[in-house]
Amino acid sequence: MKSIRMYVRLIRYIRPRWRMTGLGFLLTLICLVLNLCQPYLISQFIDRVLIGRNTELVVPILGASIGFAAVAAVCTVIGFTIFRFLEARHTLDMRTTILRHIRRIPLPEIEKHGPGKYMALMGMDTTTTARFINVIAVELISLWLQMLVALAFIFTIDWRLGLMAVAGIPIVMSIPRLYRKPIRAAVGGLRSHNEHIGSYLYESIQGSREIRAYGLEGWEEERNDAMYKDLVKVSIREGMFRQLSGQTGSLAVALATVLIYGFGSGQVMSGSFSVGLLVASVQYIQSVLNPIQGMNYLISDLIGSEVAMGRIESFLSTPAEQSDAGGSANGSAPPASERASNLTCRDLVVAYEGTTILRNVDADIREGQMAAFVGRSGSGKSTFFKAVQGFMPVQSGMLRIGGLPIREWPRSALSRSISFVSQETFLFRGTLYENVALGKLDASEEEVYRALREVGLQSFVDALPAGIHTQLDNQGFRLSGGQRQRMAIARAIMKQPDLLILDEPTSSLDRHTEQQVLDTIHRVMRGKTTLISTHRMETIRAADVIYVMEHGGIVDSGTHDELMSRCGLYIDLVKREELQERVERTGDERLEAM
Ligand SMILES: Nc1ncnc2c1ncn2[C@@H]1O[C@H](COP(=O)(O)OP(=O)(O)OP(=O)(O)O)[C@@H](O)[C@H]1O
Repeated sequence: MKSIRMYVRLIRYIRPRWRMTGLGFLLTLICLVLNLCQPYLISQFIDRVLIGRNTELVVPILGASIGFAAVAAVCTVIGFTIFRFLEARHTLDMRTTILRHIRRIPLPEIEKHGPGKYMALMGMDTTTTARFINVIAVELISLWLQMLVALAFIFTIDWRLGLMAVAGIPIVMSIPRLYRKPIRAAVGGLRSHNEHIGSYLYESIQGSREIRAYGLEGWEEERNDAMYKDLVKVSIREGMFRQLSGQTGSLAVALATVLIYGFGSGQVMSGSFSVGLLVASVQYIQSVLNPIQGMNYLISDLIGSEVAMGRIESFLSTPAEQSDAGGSANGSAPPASERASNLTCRDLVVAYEGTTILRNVDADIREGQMAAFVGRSGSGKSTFFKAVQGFMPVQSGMLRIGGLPIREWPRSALSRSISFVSQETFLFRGTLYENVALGKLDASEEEVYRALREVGLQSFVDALPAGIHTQLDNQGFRLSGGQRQRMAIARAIMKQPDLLILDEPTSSLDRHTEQQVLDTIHRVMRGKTTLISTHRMETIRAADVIYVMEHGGIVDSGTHDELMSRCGLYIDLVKREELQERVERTGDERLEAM
């Protein structure tokens, strides 16, 4: 039942191009009928030309045979091209559907699984499913059609032969059932292995620096070997059962052929059957049983497709994130008066999969304020920012942005109003210009250049031969950490957001550049709201309000002076940061003196 539903769901990919699919099938059918006319023409050639000595029939029969073969060949080429095109389109359509869903499910869900699962879904699972629709299913349908048309031919020759063919069908058809279970287990195993291997390979490449720096090449190879050892086992099992299923079917067809020859020879000797009809009958019987036998070989592909379709369906049924799942979500804009420029939390609790991460958070951040969030590592600062962006589900309490509860903000409106710079900068393949313009897709070169100037990247960009049109390879690996962070800040300010969230945005910058960047942020965000998590005391001191976090909650809030007069945890943090800054400064001074 479940797998029937899965097949029915495929219709949504076929429907938009059903005419083309129909044409493909029509051509397949024409080709099939023409090919099945060939044994009949051969039987006529044997009986009427070779035995009956009707030489005037040589040209018409052989001409028809060649003509049918030529038309069938043209139909095959056109049909094949159509199904190839559809296969590519369906793969793309499925990838788009999956990508859209990836953008709707909770962010922690993606972070939990890592890239392997999504690479397997977007890669192998979509290509397998598209191949199923346009190759395997087409093949299965044409095998069935071939079988039915061949049966019709046999019955017109001799009804007893027809009955013999019909009797053979269930025997050959029952063979795949013998192997279905082990093949399904092996195919499922292959898929999950490939998913794990995808994740490991991704890690191996991403972690290249760590692997070399720690001399982990041996460990990496052992890990690799262990992974492939299991893969080899399931791969052998899958191949073995696929062959067993196919070969058992071949044996059954060979047996049926022998029986037909036995029966047919008797008929020929008794004079009720011609030699030509016997030859044609054997070919037609094979045309009935071979397709079923072909299905036995396809069983593994069929099960593989079911596994891939099942994985896609199960992923597409993952619930969407909160802000997209309810309320006025799904693209409609909040009232025009609502801007993401102030923020209120009352008793906010954020939990994910049973773990409470933020507890009873109270905060009031007004328009134009710069609010700093400080606290030890793991105190919940990043999670709070994620909750404000709608990436963490609110379990209880209240989180309002611009007067609207977060869940009533459509994702698109939140994305438009909030800019974000994280500790790890993500740059995309493309030029410097394209990466910064992601903050404002219709930005002019001048606007991008201005943003880069504001974050202090002007001289760097000017020194590049292609300037802002310099291509960034693999996440801009040639840029320093500081340059990457400044790119991210330039991208964030391009958007001119109502709310700017900066999670350790200047951790890779030296003191001078940091000051320059923070001045830019202050200037650009004047009158707008900024949330920042940073260790730099100068920025913290300058904040309008400081929230001190510990164990996922806010223990105190106020200005620097207020907190210095009453909050032990804040005093501790300040002492530590000042000591750290003094050490850095002394180091700098020593370096300068050298
Ligand atoms: N999806 C999640 N599921 C379960 N626990 C989580 C999840 N995300 C974060 N945590 C936990 O919540 C706590 C707060 O993490 P968070 O990243 O918000 O801290 P932080 O204050 O930003 O730390 P840092 O300054 O080191 O970046 C940590 O203990 C972390 O392990």
